[in-house]
Amino acid sequence: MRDPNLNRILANRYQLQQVLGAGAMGQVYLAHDKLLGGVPVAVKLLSISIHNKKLRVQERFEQEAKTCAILGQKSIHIVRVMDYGVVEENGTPFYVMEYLKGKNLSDVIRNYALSLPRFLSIGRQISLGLECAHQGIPVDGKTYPIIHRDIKPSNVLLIQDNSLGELAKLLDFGIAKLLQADSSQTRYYMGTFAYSSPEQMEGSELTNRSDIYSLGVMLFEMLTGNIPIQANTDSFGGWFKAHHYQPPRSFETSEPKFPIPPQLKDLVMSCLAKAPSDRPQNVSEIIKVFTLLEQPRDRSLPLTTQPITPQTPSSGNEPANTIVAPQKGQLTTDAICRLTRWPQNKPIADIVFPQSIQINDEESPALWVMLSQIEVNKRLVNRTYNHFLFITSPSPMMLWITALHHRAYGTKWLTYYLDLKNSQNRDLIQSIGIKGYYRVLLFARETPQYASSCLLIHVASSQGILLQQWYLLSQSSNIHGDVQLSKSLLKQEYEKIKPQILMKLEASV
Ligand SMILES: Nc1ncnc2c1ncn2[C@@H]1O[C@H](COP(=O)(O)OP(=O)(O)OP(=O)(O)O)[C@@H](O)[C@H]1O
Repeated sequence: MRDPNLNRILANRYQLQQVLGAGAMGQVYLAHDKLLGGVPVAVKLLSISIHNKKLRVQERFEQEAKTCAILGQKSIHIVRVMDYGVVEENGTPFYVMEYLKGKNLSDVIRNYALSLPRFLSIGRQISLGLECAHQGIPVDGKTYPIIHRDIKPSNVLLIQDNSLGELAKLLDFGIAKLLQADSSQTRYYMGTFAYSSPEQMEGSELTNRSDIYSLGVMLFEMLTGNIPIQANTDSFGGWFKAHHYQPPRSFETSEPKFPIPPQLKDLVMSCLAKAPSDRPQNVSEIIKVFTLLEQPRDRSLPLTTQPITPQTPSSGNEPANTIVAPQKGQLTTDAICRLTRWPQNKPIADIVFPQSIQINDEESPALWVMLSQIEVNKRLVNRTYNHFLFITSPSPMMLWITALHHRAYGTKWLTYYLDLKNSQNRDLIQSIGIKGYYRVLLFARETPQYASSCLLIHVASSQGILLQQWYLLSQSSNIHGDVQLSKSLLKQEYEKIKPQILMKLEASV
Protein backbone atom coordinates (compact mmCIF):
# COMPACT_ATOMS: atom_id res chain seq x y z
CA MET A 1 0.00 0.00 0.00
CA ARG A 2 1.19 3.49 -0.86
CA ASP A 3 2.41 5.46 2.16
CA PRO A 4 -0.28 8.12 2.86
CA ASN A 5 2.41 10.57 3.94
CA LEU A 6 4.09 10.72 0.53
CA ASN A 7 3.84 14.15 -1.10
CA ARG A 8 2.54 15.61 2.14
CA ILE A 9 4.00 19.05 2.92
CA LEU A 10 5.04 19.63 6.52
CA ALA A 11 5.31 23.09 8.04
CA ASN A 12 4.47 24.55 4.64
CA ARG A 13 7.96 23.64 3.60
CA TYR A 14 9.13 20.00 3.61
CA GLN A 15 7.56 17.80 0.94
CA LEU A 16 7.92 14.09 1.74
CA GLN A 17 9.22 12.22 -1.31
CA GLN A 18 10.32 8.75 -0.43
CA VAL A 19 10.52 6.42 2.59
CA LEU A 20 14.15 5.92 3.58
CA GLY A 21 13.38 3.43 6.29
CA ALA A 22 11.44 2.75 9.42
CA GLY A 23 12.39 1.75 12.92
CA ALA A 24 10.71 1.25 16.25
CA MET A 25 10.76 4.94 16.96
CA GLY A 26 9.51 6.34 13.69
CA GLN A 27 9.73 6.61 9.96
CA VAL A 28 12.37 8.48 8.00
CA TYR A 29 11.61 10.19 4.68
CA LEU A 30 13.64 11.86 2.01
CA ALA A 31 12.01 15.27 1.58
CA HIS A 32 12.53 18.43 -0.43
CA ASP A 33 12.84 21.74 1.31
CA LYS A 34 10.59 23.88 -0.89
CA LEU A 35 11.67 27.07 0.82
CA LEU A 36 15.30 26.45 -0.15
CA GLY A 37 14.76 25.53 -3.79
CA GLY A 38 14.03 21.87 -3.16
CA VAL A 39 17.30 20.85 -1.43
CA PRO A 40 17.04 17.29 -0.08
CA VAL A 41 16.58 16.84 3.68
CA ALA A 42 15.67 13.84 5.83
CA VAL A 43 12.52 14.07 7.96
CA LYS A 44 11.85 11.71 10.85
CA LEU A 45 8.23 11.33 11.90
CA LEU A 46 8.16 9.95 15.43
CA SER A 47 5.83 7.10 16.32
CA ILE A 48 3.92 9.08 18.92
CA SER A 49 1.30 11.77 18.91
CA ILE A 50 1.51 14.72 21.21
CA HIS A 51 -2.04 15.83 20.49
CA ASN A 52 -3.89 16.45 23.75
CA LYS A 53 -0.73 15.61 25.66
CA LYS A 54 0.47 17.45 28.68
CA LEU A 55 2.48 20.55 27.89
CA ARG A 56 5.44 18.77 29.48
CA VAL A 57 5.71 16.25 26.61
CA GLN A 58 5.63 19.02 24.00
CA GLU A 59 8.23 21.02 25.85
CA ARG A 60 10.33 17.95 26.20
CA PHE A 61 10.18 17.30 22.46
CA GLU A 62 11.23 20.88 21.70
CA GLN A 63 14.06 20.62 24.20
CA GLU A 64 15.34 17.35 22.70
CA ALA A 65 15.17 18.74 19.16
CA LYS A 66 17.15 21.80 20.24
CA THR A 67 19.68 19.58 22.00
CA CYS A 68 20.20 17.59 18.78
CA ALA A 69 20.59 20.81 16.82
CA ILE A 70 23.28 22.08 19.21
CA LEU A 71 25.10 18.72 19.22
CA GLY A 72 25.13 18.62 15.41
CA GLN A 73 26.85 22.00 15.45
CA LYS A 74 29.45 20.78 17.93
CA SER A 75 30.58 17.61 16.20
CA ILE A 76 30.89 16.61 12.59
CA HIS A 77 30.18 13.05 13.78
CA ILE A 78 26.64 13.83 14.87
CA VAL A 79 23.87 14.31 12.32
CA ARG A 80 22.76 17.93 12.03
CA VAL A 81 19.16 18.64 13.04
CA MET A 82 17.91 21.79 11.33
CA ASP A 83 14.25 22.11 12.22
CA TYR A 84 11.42 20.45 14.08
CA GLY A 85 7.67 20.70 14.31
CA VAL A 86 4.41 18.86 14.88
CA VAL A 87 2.09 17.62 12.10
CA GLU A 88 -1.08 19.65 12.70
CA GLU A 89 -3.63 17.00 11.74
CA ASN A 90 -2.45 14.24 14.03
CA GLY A 91 0.03 15.78 16.46
CA THR A 92 2.96 13.69 15.25
CA PRO A 93 6.26 15.35 16.12
CA PHE A 94 8.90 15.43 13.41
CA TYR A 95 12.38 16.73 13.01
CA VAL A 96 14.37 17.66 9.95
CA MET A 97 17.96 16.54 9.48
CA GLU A 98 20.69 16.95 6.91
CA TYR A 99 20.16 14.26 4.27
CA LEU A 100 23.07 11.82 4.41
CA LYS A 101 23.58 9.90 1.22
CA GLY A 102 25.50 6.93 2.35
CA LYS A 103 25.45 3.51 3.92
CA ASN A 104 24.13 2.33 7.20
CA LEU A 105 26.77 0.68 9.42
CA SER A 106 24.51 -2.34 9.91
CA ASP A 107 24.60 -3.00 6.13
CA VAL A 108 28.38 -2.62 6.09
CA ILE A 109 28.70 -5.17 8.92
CA ARG A 110 26.32 -7.55 7.16
CA ASN A 111 28.39 -7.37 3.98
CA TYR A 112 31.64 -8.13 5.79
CA ALA A 113 33.16 -4.96 4.42
CA LEU A 114 35.31 -3.88 7.36
CA SER A 115 39.09 -4.10 7.55
CA LEU A 116 41.10 -3.25 10.70
CA PRO A 117 42.06 0.28 9.50
CA ARG A 118 38.46 0.99 8.47
CA PHE A 119 37.18 -0.38 11.78
CA LEU A 120 39.60 1.85 13.71
CA SER A 121 38.68 4.93 11.75
CA ILE A 122 34.91 4.39 12.07
CA GLY A 123 35.24 3.41 15.74
CA ARG A 124 37.26 6.53 16.51
CA GLN A 125 34.83 8.80 14.69
CA ILE A 126 31.77 7.36 16.46
CA SER A 127 33.60 7.73 19.77
CA LEU A 128 34.44 11.36 18.97
CA GLY A 129 30.75 12.10 18.39
CA LEU A 130 29.83 10.35 21.60
CA GLU A 131 32.57 12.09 23.56
CA CYS A 132 31.28 15.44 22.39
CA ALA A 133 27.75 14.60 23.57
CA HIS A 134 28.95 13.26 26.91
CA GLN A 135 30.95 16.44 27.47
CA GLY A 136 27.58 18.16 27.34
CA ILE A 137 25.88 21.27 26.12
CA PRO A 138 25.31 24.50 28.02
CA VAL A 139 21.79 25.24 29.24
CA ASP A 140 21.19 28.27 31.46
CA GLY A 141 24.85 28.55 32.37
CA LYS A 142 25.19 24.85 33.32
CA THR A 143 26.65 22.03 31.24
CA TYR A 144 24.41 19.00 30.74
CA PRO A 145 25.91 15.76 29.45
CA ILE A 146 23.84 14.08 26.74
CA ILE A 147 23.50 10.29 26.77
CA HIS A 148 22.54 8.72 23.46
CA ARG A 149 20.71 5.64 24.91
CA ASP A 150 20.38 3.82 21.60
CA ILE A 151 23.86 3.24 20.20
CA LYS A 152 23.65 0.51 17.55
CA PRO A 153 24.87 0.04 13.97
CA SER A 154 21.63 1.23 12.36
CA ASN A 155 22.09 4.55 14.14
CA VAL A 156 25.45 5.15 12.42
CA LEU A 157 25.54 6.41 8.85
CA LEU A 158 28.69 6.36 6.74
CA ILE A 159 29.06 8.94 4.01
CA GLN A 160 31.83 9.92 1.62
CA ASP A 161 33.08 13.46 2.09
CA ASN A 162 35.11 15.00 -0.73
CA SER A 163 37.85 16.30 1.51
CA LEU A 164 37.58 14.13 4.66
CA GLY A 165 37.04 10.68 3.13
CA GLU A 166 34.69 8.29 4.92
CA LEU A 167 32.73 10.10 7.64
CA ALA A 168 30.74 8.36 10.38
CA LYS A 169 27.70 10.17 11.77
CA LEU A 170 25.58 9.25 14.77
CA LEU A 171 21.78 9.51 14.47
CA ASP A 172 18.91 9.72 16.92
CA PHE A 173 20.37 11.50 19.94
CA GLY A 174 17.97 11.67 22.85
CA ILE A 175 15.05 10.24 20.90
CA ALA A 176 14.85 7.16 23.09
CA LYS A 177 14.48 9.32 26.17
CA LEU A 178 11.89 11.48 24.51
CA LEU A 179 9.68 8.53 23.64
CA GLN A 180 10.12 7.12 27.11
CA ALA A 181 8.89 10.42 28.56
CA ASP A 182 5.62 10.05 26.67
CA SER A 183 3.46 8.80 29.50
CA SER A 184 0.92 7.17 27.18
CA GLN A 185 3.51 4.64 26.02
CA THR A 186 2.86 1.28 27.65
CA ARG A 187 6.54 0.44 27.28
CA TYR A 188 8.63 1.98 30.01
CA TYR A 189 11.73 0.76 28.28
CA MET A 190 13.04 2.38 25.11
CA GLY A 191 16.19 1.30 23.44
CA THR A 192 17.19 -1.78 21.54
CA PHE A 193 17.38 -4.97 23.62
CA ALA A 194 20.55 -6.40 22.10
CA TYR A 195 22.56 -3.22 22.72
CA SER A 196 21.12 -2.12 26.06
CA SER A 197 23.26 -1.96 29.17
CA PRO A 198 22.16 -3.93 32.26
CA GLU A 199 21.28 -0.68 34.05
CA GLN A 200 19.23 0.51 31.07
CA MET A 201 17.15 -2.68 31.22
CA GLU A 202 16.53 -1.92 34.90
CA GLY A 203 15.19 1.50 33.98
CA SER A 204 17.86 3.20 36.13
CA GLU A 205 19.13 6.72 35.63
CA LEU A 206 21.81 6.39 32.94
CA THR A 207 25.34 7.74 32.75
CA ASN A 208 27.84 7.92 29.89
CA ARG A 209 28.92 4.38 30.79
CA SER A 210 25.62 2.97 29.59
CA ASP A 211 26.46 4.28 26.09
CA ILE A 212 29.95 2.79 26.53
CA TYR A 213 28.37 -0.66 27.08
CA SER A 214 26.23 -0.29 23.93
CA LEU A 215 29.32 0.90 22.06
CA GLY A 216 31.11 -2.26 23.26
CA VAL A 217 28.33 -4.45 21.84
CA MET A 218 28.53 -2.60 18.54
CA LEU A 219 32.34 -2.75 18.34
CA PHE A 220 32.22 -6.51 19.00
CA GLU A 221 29.71 -6.90 16.20
CA MET A 222 31.83 -4.80 13.84
CA LEU A 223 34.81 -7.07 14.55
CA THR A 224 33.07 -10.43 14.36
CA GLY A 225 29.75 -9.97 12.57
CA ASN A 226 27.93 -11.24 15.68
CA ILE A 227 26.67 -9.65 18.87
CA PRO A 228 28.54 -10.72 22.03
CA ILE A 229 25.47 -11.55 24.09
CA GLN A 230 22.52 -13.54 22.85
CA ALA A 231 19.31 -13.97 24.85
CA ASN A 232 17.64 -17.38 25.05
CA THR A 233 14.29 -15.79 24.22
CA ASP A 234 13.84 -12.55 22.30
CA SER A 235 11.82 -10.95 25.09
CA PHE A 236 12.47 -8.26 27.63
CA GLY A 237 13.00 -10.90 30.34
CA GLY A 238 15.35 -12.93 28.16
CA TRP A 239 17.53 -9.91 27.37
CA PHE A 240 17.37 -8.66 30.95
CA LYS A 241 18.88 -11.95 32.13
CA ALA A 242 21.42 -12.11 29.31
CA HIS A 243 22.81 -8.61 29.89
CA HIS A 244 22.94 -9.14 33.64
CA TYR A 245 24.36 -12.63 33.93
CA GLN A 246 25.64 -13.96 30.61
CA PRO A 247 29.37 -13.49 30.06
CA PRO A 248 30.12 -12.03 26.60
CA ARG A 249 31.36 -14.44 23.94
CA SER A 250 35.10 -14.52 23.55
CA PHE A 251 36.76 -13.31 20.37
CA GLU A 252 38.40 -16.70 19.96
CA THR A 253 35.04 -18.44 19.47
CA SER A 254 33.57 -15.69 17.34
CA GLU A 255 35.54 -15.94 14.10
CA PRO A 256 36.81 -12.39 13.86
CA LYS A 257 37.13 -10.98 10.35
CA PHE A 258 40.81 -10.13 10.79
CA PRO A 259 43.46 -10.63 13.50
CA ILE A 260 42.45 -8.38 16.38
CA PRO A 261 45.22 -6.66 18.37
CA PRO A 262 45.10 -7.72 22.04
CA GLN A 263 44.59 -4.15 23.28
CA LEU A 264 41.47 -3.92 21.14
CA LYS A 265 40.10 -7.15 22.56
CA ASP A 266 40.75 -5.86 26.09
CA LEU A 267 39.10 -2.55 25.27
CA VAL A 268 35.91 -4.10 23.88
CA MET A 269 35.68 -6.58 26.75
CA SER A 270 36.08 -3.81 29.31
CA CYS A 271 33.25 -1.85 27.63
CA LEU A 272 31.08 -4.95 28.08
CA ALA A 273 31.65 -5.21 31.84
CA LYS A 274 28.39 -5.74 33.72
CA ALA A 275 29.21 -3.11 36.36
CA PRO A 276 29.50 0.43 35.01
CA SER A 277 32.47 1.05 37.33
CA ASP A 278 34.44 -1.72 35.54
CA ARG A 279 34.01 -0.09 32.11
CA PRO A 280 36.21 2.70 30.70
CA GLN A 281 35.20 5.78 32.67
CA ASN A 282 34.79 7.94 29.61
CA VAL A 283 34.96 7.73 25.83
CA SER A 284 38.30 9.60 25.73
CA GLU A 285 39.94 6.43 27.06
CA ILE A 286 38.52 4.51 24.10
CA ILE A 287 39.66 7.16 21.62
CA LYS A 288 43.20 6.92 22.98
CA VAL A 289 43.38 3.21 22.21
CA PHE A 290 42.01 3.71 18.69
CA THR A 291 44.49 6.50 18.07
CA LEU A 292 47.40 4.43 19.30
CA LEU A 293 46.42 1.49 17.12
CA GLU A 294 45.91 3.70 14.10
CA GLN A 295 49.47 4.98 14.06
CA PRO A 296 51.64 3.38 11.38
CA ARG A 297 53.11 0.19 12.81
CA ASP A 298 56.48 0.25 11.06
CA ARG A 299 57.53 3.45 12.82
CA SER A 300 56.50 2.44 16.33
CA LEU A 301 57.62 0.00 18.96
CA PRO A 302 55.19 -2.73 20.02
CA LEU A 303 52.12 -1.20 21.62
CA THR A 304 51.19 -1.60 25.25
CA THR A 305 47.93 -0.83 26.98
CA GLN A 306 49.49 1.62 29.42
CA PRO A 307 47.54 4.84 29.44
CA ILE A 308 48.60 8.00 27.72
CA THR A 309 47.19 11.14 29.21
CA PRO A 310 46.57 14.18 27.10
CA GLN A 311 45.50 17.08 29.29
CA THR A 312 43.51 20.03 28.18
CA PRO A 313 44.61 23.33 29.64
CA SER A 314 41.59 25.02 31.09
CA SER A 315 42.84 28.16 32.75
CA GLY A 316 44.17 31.33 31.26
CA ASN A 317 47.64 30.40 32.56
CA GLU A 318 48.03 28.06 29.64
CA PRO A 319 50.01 25.22 31.15
CA ALA A 320 51.67 22.85 28.71
CA ASN A 321 49.52 20.22 27.01
CA THR A 322 50.99 17.07 28.49
CA ILE A 323 51.27 13.74 26.72
CA VAL A 324 52.90 11.03 28.77
CA ALA A 325 53.96 8.22 26.49
CA PRO A 326 54.04 4.66 27.85
CA GLN A 327 57.68 4.28 26.92
CA LYS A 328 60.10 6.84 25.70
CA GLY A 329 60.06 7.16 21.95
CA GLN A 330 57.07 4.92 21.61
CA LEU A 331 54.59 7.38 20.17
CA THR A 332 55.12 8.74 16.72
CA THR A 333 54.75 12.49 16.26
CA ASP A 334 51.59 11.74 14.36
CA ALA A 335 50.00 9.97 17.33
CA ILE A 336 51.14 12.67 19.75
CA CYS A 337 49.64 15.27 17.54
CA ARG A 338 46.33 13.47 17.18
CA LEU A 339 46.05 13.10 20.96
CA THR A 340 46.52 16.82 21.49
CA ARG A 341 43.29 18.61 22.25
CA TRP A 342 42.22 22.12 21.37
CA PRO A 343 42.17 24.02 24.69
CA GLN A 344 38.70 24.54 26.11
CA ASN A 345 39.45 28.17 26.85
CA LYS A 346 40.10 28.98 23.19
CA PRO A 347 37.32 29.75 20.70
CA ILE A 348 36.62 27.44 17.73
CA ALA A 349 37.84 30.01 15.22
CA ASP A 350 40.70 30.65 12.83
CA ILE A 351 43.29 31.73 15.37
CA VAL A 352 47.01 31.22 15.98
CA PHE A 353 48.66 31.13 19.39
CA PRO A 354 51.83 29.70 20.92
CA GLN A 355 51.74 27.10 23.67
CA SER A 356 54.31 24.47 24.56
CA ILE A 357 53.39 20.82 24.42
CA GLN A 358 55.09 18.36 26.70
CA ILE A 359 56.28 15.15 25.12
CA ASN A 360 57.91 12.50 27.26
CA ASP A 361 58.83 15.00 29.98
CA GLU A 362 60.26 17.42 27.48
CA GLU A 363 58.77 20.82 26.69
CA SER A 364 58.41 21.35 23.01
CA PRO A 365 57.62 24.84 21.65
CA ALA A 366 54.56 24.86 19.43
CA LEU A 367 52.31 27.12 17.46
CA TRP A 368 48.62 26.13 17.57
CA VAL A 369 46.63 26.95 14.47
CA MET A 370 42.96 26.48 13.61
CA LEU A 371 41.85 26.56 9.97
CA SER A 372 39.06 25.11 7.88
CA GLN A 373 39.45 21.41 7.09
CA ILE A 374 40.00 22.23 3.41
CA GLU A 375 42.78 24.64 4.33
CA VAL A 376 44.37 22.07 6.69
CA ASN A 377 44.34 19.49 3.89
CA LYS A 378 46.12 21.96 1.63
CA ARG A 379 48.86 22.45 4.20
CA LEU A 380 49.90 18.84 4.72
CA VAL A 381 52.67 18.88 2.12
CA ASN A 382 54.10 22.36 2.08
CA ARG A 383 57.38 24.14 1.84
CA THR A 384 57.80 25.95 5.17
CA TYR A 385 59.72 29.05 6.06
CA ASN A 386 60.15 30.90 9.31
CA HIS A 387 61.44 34.27 10.26
CA PHE A 388 61.57 36.28 13.47
CA LEU A 389 61.57 40.07 13.81
CA PHE A 390 62.56 41.82 17.02
CA ILE A 391 62.28 45.33 18.40
CA THR A 392 63.56 46.56 21.78
CA SER A 393 61.75 49.87 22.01
CA PRO A 394 59.27 51.40 22.63
CA SER A 395 58.54 47.97 24.15
CA PRO A 396 60.42 44.68 23.63
CA MET A 397 58.40 42.62 21.17
CA MET A 398 58.98 39.83 18.68
CA LEU A 399 57.01 38.89 15.58
CA TRP A 400 57.04 35.15 14.89
CA ILE A 401 56.39 34.48 11.20
CA THR A 402 55.73 31.05 9.71
CA ALA A 403 54.88 30.65 6.03
CA LEU A 404 53.38 27.43 4.65
CA HIS A 405 53.74 27.44 0.90
CA HIS A 406 52.21 25.25 -1.76
CA ARG A 407 52.81 25.86 -5.44
CA ALA A 408 49.13 25.36 -6.33
CA TYR A 409 47.44 26.65 -3.18
CA GLY A 410 49.65 29.64 -2.45
CA THR A 411 51.03 30.74 0.93
CA LYS A 412 49.39 30.62 4.34
CA TRP A 413 51.00 33.17 6.67
CA LEU A 414 50.94 32.43 10.38
CA THR A 415 52.02 35.37 12.52
CA TYR A 416 52.11 35.97 16.24
CA TYR A 417 53.32 38.96 18.25
CA LEU A 418 55.12 37.98 21.45
CA ASP A 419 55.27 40.63 24.14
CA LEU A 420 58.72 40.01 25.63
CA LYS A 421 57.96 41.78 28.87
CA ASN A 422 56.13 38.56 29.64
CA SER A 423 58.50 35.95 31.11
CA GLN A 424 56.60 32.98 29.59
CA ASN A 425 57.07 34.48 26.14
CA ARG A 426 60.76 35.05 26.83
CA ASP A 427 61.14 31.41 27.92
CA LEU A 428 59.42 30.36 24.72
CA ILE A 429 61.82 32.17 22.42
CA GLN A 430 64.76 30.88 24.42
CA SER A 431 63.42 27.35 24.05
CA ILE A 432 63.04 27.72 20.25
CA GLY A 433 66.55 29.17 20.07
CA ILE A 434 68.12 26.30 22.05
CA LYS A 435 66.17 23.46 20.41
CA GLY A 436 66.35 24.81 16.88
CA TYR A 437 62.80 23.76 16.00
CA TYR A 438 59.15 24.20 16.85
CA ARG A 439 55.97 22.38 15.96
CA VAL A 440 52.89 23.66 14.22
CA LEU A 441 49.71 21.87 15.33
CA LEU A 442 46.97 22.20 12.73
CA PHE A 443 43.37 21.85 13.95
CA ALA A 444 40.39 21.71 11.62
CA ARG A 445 37.45 23.91 12.59
CA GLU A 446 35.00 21.20 11.56
CA THR A 447 36.65 18.53 13.77
CA PRO A 448 38.22 20.63 16.49
CA GLN A 449 38.58 18.10 19.30
CA TYR A 450 42.00 16.78 18.29
CA ALA A 451 44.81 18.10 16.08
CA SER A 452 44.56 17.01 12.45
CA SER A 453 48.26 17.15 11.74
CA CYS A 454 51.53 18.36 13.08
CA LEU A 455 54.46 19.95 11.25
CA LEU A 456 58.00 20.07 12.56
CA ILE A 457 59.71 23.32 11.56
CA HIS A 458 63.46 23.76 11.86
CA VAL A 459 65.00 27.09 12.75
CA ALA A 460 68.31 28.07 11.14
CA SER A 461 71.19 28.07 13.63
CA SER A 462 71.90 31.78 12.96
CA GLN A 463 68.26 32.58 13.86
CA GLY A 464 68.54 30.34 16.91
CA ILE A 465 71.52 32.36 18.16
CA LEU A 466 69.60 35.59 17.57
CA LEU A 467 66.63 34.29 19.55
CA GLN A 468 68.88 33.54 22.52
CA GLN A 469 70.41 37.02 22.29
CA TRP A 470 66.94 38.59 22.16
CA TYR A 471 65.97 36.56 25.19
CA LEU A 472 68.86 38.04 27.16
CA LEU A 473 68.26 41.55 25.84
CA SER A 474 64.58 41.57 26.69
CA GLN A 475 65.25 40.01 30.08
CA SER A 476 67.57 42.85 31.04
CA SER A 477 65.43 45.53 29.39
CA ASN A 478 63.53 47.89 31.64
CA ILE A 479 61.88 49.78 28.81
CA HIS A 480 58.10 49.81 29.16
CA GLY A 481 56.90 51.89 26.23
CA ASP A 482 53.91 51.69 23.93
CA VAL A 483 53.16 48.06 23.07
CA GLN A 484 50.87 48.97 20.15
CA LEU A 485 53.54 51.13 18.59
CA SER A 486 56.05 48.25 18.78
CA LYS A 487 53.50 46.03 17.06
CA SER A 488 52.84 48.46 14.25
CA LEU A 489 56.57 48.99 13.66
CA LEU A 490 57.07 45.24 13.43
CA LYS A 491 54.08 44.98 11.08
CA GLN A 492 55.60 47.56 8.75
CA GLU A 493 58.84 45.57 8.72
CA TYR A 494 56.90 42.35 8.08
CA GLU A 495 55.11 43.84 5.07
CA LYS A 496 58.51 44.85 3.68
CA ILE A 497 60.10 41.40 3.97
CA LYS A 498 57.03 39.39 2.87
CA PRO A 499 57.76 39.68 -0.87
CA GLN A 500 61.35 38.53 -0.26
CA ILE A 501 60.19 35.49 1.68
CA LEU A 502 57.71 34.67 -1.08
CA MET A 503 60.41 34.90 -3.71
CA LYS A 504 62.59 32.50 -1.72
CA LEU A 505 59.72 30.06 -1.26
CA GLU A 506 58.77 30.11 -4.93
CA ALA A 507 62.37 29.67 -6.00
CA SER A 508 62.77 26.65 -3.73
CA VAL A 509 59.71 24.66 -4.84
N1 LIG B 1 19.61 11.94 8.07
C1 LIG B 1 19.42 10.83 7.33
N2 LIG B 1 19.79 10.82 6.04
C2 LIG B 1 19.61 9.68 5.30
N3 LIG B 1 19.10 8.53 5.79
C3 LIG B 1 18.70 8.49 7.07
C4 LIG B 1 18.84 9.64 7.91
N4 LIG B 1 18.37 9.31 9.14
C5 LIG B 1 17.97 8.02 9.06
N5 LIG B 1 18.16 7.53 7.84
C6 LIG B 1 17.86 6.17 7.39
O1 LIG B 1 16.50 5.89 7.63
C7 LIG B 1 16.34 4.54 8.03
C8 LIG B 1 15.46 4.48 9.26
O2 LIG B 1 16.11 5.10 10.33
P1 LIG B 1 15.61 4.95 11.82
O3 LIG B 1 16.57 5.69 12.70
O4 LIG B 1 14.18 5.31 11.90
O5 LIG B 1 15.64 3.39 11.97
P2 LIG B 1 16.46 2.42 12.85
O6 LIG B 1 17.67 3.08 13.44
O7 LIG B 1 16.68 1.22 12.00
O8 LIG B 1 15.46 2.05 13.99
P3 LIG B 1 15.10 2.74 15.38
O9 LIG B 1 13.97 3.68 15.14
O10 LIG B 1 14.71 1.56 16.21
O11 LIG B 1 16.33 3.46 15.88
C9 LIG B 1 17.71 3.96 8.26
O12 LIG B 1 18.03 3.13 7.18
C10 LIG B 1 18.62 5.13 8.24
O13 LIG B 1 19.81 4.78 7.64
